[in-house]
Amino acid sequence: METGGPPAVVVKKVPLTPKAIIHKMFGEKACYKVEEVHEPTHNGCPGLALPQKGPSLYRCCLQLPEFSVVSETFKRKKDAEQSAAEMALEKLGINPAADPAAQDPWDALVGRLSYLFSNEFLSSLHPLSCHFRAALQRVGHLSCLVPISVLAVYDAKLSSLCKTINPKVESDPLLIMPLVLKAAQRSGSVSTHEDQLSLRRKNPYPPEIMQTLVNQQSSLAGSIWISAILIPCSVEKTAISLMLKIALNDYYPDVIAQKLGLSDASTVLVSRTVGKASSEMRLYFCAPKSCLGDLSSGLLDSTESVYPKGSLNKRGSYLSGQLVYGDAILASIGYKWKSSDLVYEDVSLRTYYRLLLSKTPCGLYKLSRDAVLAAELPGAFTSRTNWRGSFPRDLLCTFCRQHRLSEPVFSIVSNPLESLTEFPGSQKKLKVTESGNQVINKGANDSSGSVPIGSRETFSCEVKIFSRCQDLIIECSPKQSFKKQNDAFQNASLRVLSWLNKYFKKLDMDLEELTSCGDILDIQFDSQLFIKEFSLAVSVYTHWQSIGVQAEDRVLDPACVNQLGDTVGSIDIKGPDSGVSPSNGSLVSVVYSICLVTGGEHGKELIESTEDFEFEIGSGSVISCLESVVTQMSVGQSARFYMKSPPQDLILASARDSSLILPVLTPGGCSLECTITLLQVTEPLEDRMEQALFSPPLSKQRVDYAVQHIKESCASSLVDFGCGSGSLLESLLECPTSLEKIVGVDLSQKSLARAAKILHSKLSTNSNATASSTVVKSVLLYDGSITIFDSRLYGFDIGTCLEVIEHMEEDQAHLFGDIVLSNFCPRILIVSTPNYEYNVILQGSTPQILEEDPDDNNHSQSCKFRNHDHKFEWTREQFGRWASDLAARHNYSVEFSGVGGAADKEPGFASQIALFRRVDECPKNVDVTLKYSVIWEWNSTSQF
Ligand SMILES: C[S@@+](CC[C@H](N)C(=O)[O-])C[C@H]1O[C@@H](n2cnc3c(N)ncnc32)[C@H](O)[C@@H]1O
Ligand SMILES: [Mg+2]
Repeated sequence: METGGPPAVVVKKVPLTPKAIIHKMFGEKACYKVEEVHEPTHNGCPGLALPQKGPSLYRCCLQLPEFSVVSETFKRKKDAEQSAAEMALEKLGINPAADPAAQDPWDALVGRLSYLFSNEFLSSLHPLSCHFRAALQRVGHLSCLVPISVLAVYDAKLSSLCKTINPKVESDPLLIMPLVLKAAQRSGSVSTHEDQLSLRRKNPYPPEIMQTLVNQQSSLAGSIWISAILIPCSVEKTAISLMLKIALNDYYPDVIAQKLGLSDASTVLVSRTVGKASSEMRLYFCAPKSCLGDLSSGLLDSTESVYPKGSLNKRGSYLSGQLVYGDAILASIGYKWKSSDLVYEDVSLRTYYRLLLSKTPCGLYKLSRDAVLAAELPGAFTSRTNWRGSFPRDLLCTFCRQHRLSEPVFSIVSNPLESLTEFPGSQKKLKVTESGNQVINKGANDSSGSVPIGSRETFSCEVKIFSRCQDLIIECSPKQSFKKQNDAFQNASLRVLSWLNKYFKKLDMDLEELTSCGDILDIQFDSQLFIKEFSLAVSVYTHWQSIGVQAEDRVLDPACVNQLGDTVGSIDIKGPDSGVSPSNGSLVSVVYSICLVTGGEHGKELIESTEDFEFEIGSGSVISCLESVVTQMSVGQSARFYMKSPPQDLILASARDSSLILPVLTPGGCSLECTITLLQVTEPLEDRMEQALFSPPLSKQRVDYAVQHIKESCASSLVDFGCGSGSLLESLLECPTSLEKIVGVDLSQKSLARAAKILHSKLSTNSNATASSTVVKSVLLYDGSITIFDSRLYGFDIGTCLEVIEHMEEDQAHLFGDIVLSNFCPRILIVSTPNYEYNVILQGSTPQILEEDPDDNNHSQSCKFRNHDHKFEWTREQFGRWASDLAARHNYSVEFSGVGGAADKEPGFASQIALFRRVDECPKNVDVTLKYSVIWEWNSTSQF
C-alpha cells in the first residue's frame, strides 16, 4: 500500500553547529567532559629547569553510545566541545554543512544511499566499504548485491536517518528495511534485487577501480574457523557452540546465513553490538518469512512490524536490547575502520554465560572480582579500603548501560546541621590543636577559627534511574548521611543494587514484596515501568539450569546469592592453629581453588582458582559457606570442603574450557570441592588501633579491669552479656577467682563456636587441677539476644557487657539497660563502650588511619566511628546520662571509670566504663522464661 510518498518535513534554513546536530541526534546520551590541560611553554629563560605554566587550555572528550572522541586543545571550553562534536560527526559520516536534521530526512536518506553506491565510497576506509568490496566477489545471482540489513547496521548515518523517520527502528531492526527500500526506489543509481532485500548499483564500477581492488585483496589466507554460539529461539533449549568456516572468497554473512538454514545473507538481520562497545559481537537471525512477504509486497508499513507469535528469541532480545526472532547466532566478526581485513574472535559458551551474568548486579560484581563461584555482591559498603572489586557506583552505571537505561542521576544533599544527630559524639564542642593530640573543651560559639568536632557538613545522596525515554523508574532517597560525599554516593548506589539484586534473585517476587524490600532501602519505583523494562529478564533467567544433586535442589536463581551456603559433609582443616583468626570486619587474604567433582571416571575438573583473594568478613562479599569456613580457620591453615553445585550456567561462566566441563555436567551426582588456604588476616580498624596505641592492648586492659573487679567482688556466678569469642571467659579460666558458674550469651553463632573451642581447649588442659578449674563447676554458652530476658540468668552475682552496646541501635541499648537492671538483676554490672571524644587521639595520630583513608586529611577535626559495625559512639556526657538515668530508675548505684587514658586528663578514657551496684538485696521470684538455646556446656562433675 503506497502512502503517497514520504511525509513532508519543514526545512530549516539556519545551519546548525556540530554540537546542536549531535544534540538532535543523541540528546542526553551525548556526554561532554572538558578537562583543563597545562602545556609547558617556553619561559624565555634558557637553562631554567622548572617547568613554567602556560595559559589554561581545554580538551573535550565526547562520549556517544557507540564510541567516543577526544578533541585537540583549545583556549576556550566551547571550542573544544564544538571540535569534539565535529569529530564525532565526521566519524558518523555526517557533513555538518549539509545537516541531515535540517534537511528532509528522506532526501538525506536517498542521498546517503547514492553515496554508499558511489565509486568514491568503494575505496573509502569505512567498514561498510569492505562489505561492498566483498559483495563484488559473491557469485552468480548474488554478485555485487549488498543486503539492506548490512547497510542498516554498518552505516551509522543511514541508521540515524532511519531513526529520525521512525524512532521505533531503535528497538526493531526489521523496520529499517522498508525505509531503505523506499529510498532505493527513489534513487537513480541503485537498483533493488527481486527479493527486495538486497541492493546493487545500477551501473557496474569502472574497470580501473576494480583493478585497484584486486591489488588490495584482503590478506585472509585459506580459510578461518571461528566458534560462535547458537541461541535457540525456545528458552527451553540450551545455547550451544558451533563452528563457522569462512574461506577466502566467502562473504561471511552468507556463511552465517547458511548456518541458520538460509541460502544467503539477504534475509539475515544483524543486531547492534553486544557486550563491550569495542567488540564486533552481534546476533544474526532470520527475518520472519511472513514479514518479509509483507515487505516485498509493500504491506509492511514503516511504523509497525508484526511478528508471528512465539517467534521472539527472548535471550537474544535481552542481550541486544532489540527484537530478535527465531534461532540466533552470536558471533564476533566484522570489519573495522581503515582496514580491509576481517577481524574476528571466538565466542565461547563461557563468553555467552558471562554476558548473561553481567546483566545482574551480583553477576557484575562477581565478574569484576574474577570470582564467579566465590564472590557475592556485598550487603554493606563499610569503607573504601575494605571494598574489593568495582565500586557500587560504577556497578550501577554499568548495570544501567547493560539494560539500555539512561545513566543514573546522583544528587548530593549537604546537611550542615545533620551532624549533631548523626554523630552523637559531636554534642560536646572540642578544639583540636594542630598536632591533633591535645583537646580542650570549648563553648559552642567559639570564634577562634578552630573546627569543632561535628560542625562539618554531612552528605546524603539521592539516586534516580530513568528509562531511555527519560521516564523515572527508580528513586532512592536514603536519609542516612555521611561525612564524605563519596561514601554517600557508594552507599546509595549499593542500596539500589541490593534491591535490584533481590529482584533478580527472585524474579517471580510479587509487587507487594518488592515494595516492602524497597521501603527498607528507601527505594520507590514505578511498578509498571519497572516491570516493562525487566520483563524479558524474567523469562531468560528462570530457565537457568541447575545440576544440583536432586530435583529439589534446583536453583532458579540467576544471581545465586548464598545458594552455595550449604556445605556438604565435613570440613577438613589442616595445619597447626596459629591463633590468628578473623572476626567481623577483618580483611582476609586467601588462595582458593574450586573443582567440579563427579562420581564418574572423569573425577575432578578445576573450574575456578584465585590467588591472593581478599574479602571482608561480615559484609557478605563471598558465598556464605566460604566465609563460615574461613572464620573457623587460623592463618596458615588450609581447608577442604564440598558444596552443592550452583546452576550450570554459573559453572559455565566460570570454567575456562567448557568442552572439558560439559561432558561431566550430568544432572545428579555433581558437587564442588573447594580448597582454601588462609594467608593473612588484617584486623578491623578498631583492633589495629587498640593494639598499636596501647600497651597492653586496650582489649586486654578492659578484660583485666573486669577480672580485677570480679576477684574483688568475691562473686560465685558470672554472666558475660555479648561474650563474643569469649576473651573475658578465657581469662577467667586462666586465673584463680571465686567463680563457680560462668555463662556467656551472644547472638553470633560464629563467635559462640569460636568461644566454645577456646574454652574447651582451656578446660581440657586445666583439668589437671590448676587453681581455677578446681573452683569452676560449670561453663555455659547461650545463643540469644541480651535484650530478651531468660530466667536462667536471673540474679547472678556479676554481669559484664564489654564493648557490646555500641553494636546495637541506640534504642536497643536503652532497652538492654532496662532489661538487665530490672529483669536479670545482677548484683554488679560492668558496662564498657568507646568514648567518642577520644577518637581525635586515635584517629589523629595513628599511621594506620591515614593509610586507611588517604583522601581524608581532616581526621583531627572530625572523627569517624572506630568500627564500621558501631551504630553509635557516645561522649562521656552521653554515656554518663544513659548510665545515671538507668541506675536511678532501677535502684542501682553507678560509678564511672575506664581504661586507656585517664579520668582527669582530656579527653578522658579511651574505653569508658560504668559499674552498677544493686542497692536492694531483694532478688524476687521470677517466672520461668526460657528464650535462649544452649550452645555448649561444660560441667566439672561430668569430667570425672
Ligand atoms: C565487639 S564484640 C565484643 C565481644 C566481647 N564482649 C569482647 O569484649 O571481646 C560485640 C559482641 O556483641 C554481640 N551482640 C551485639 N548485639 C547483641 C545482642 N542483642 N545480644 C547478644 N549479643 C549481641 C555481637 O554478636 C558481638 O559478639
Ligand atoms: Mg565495638
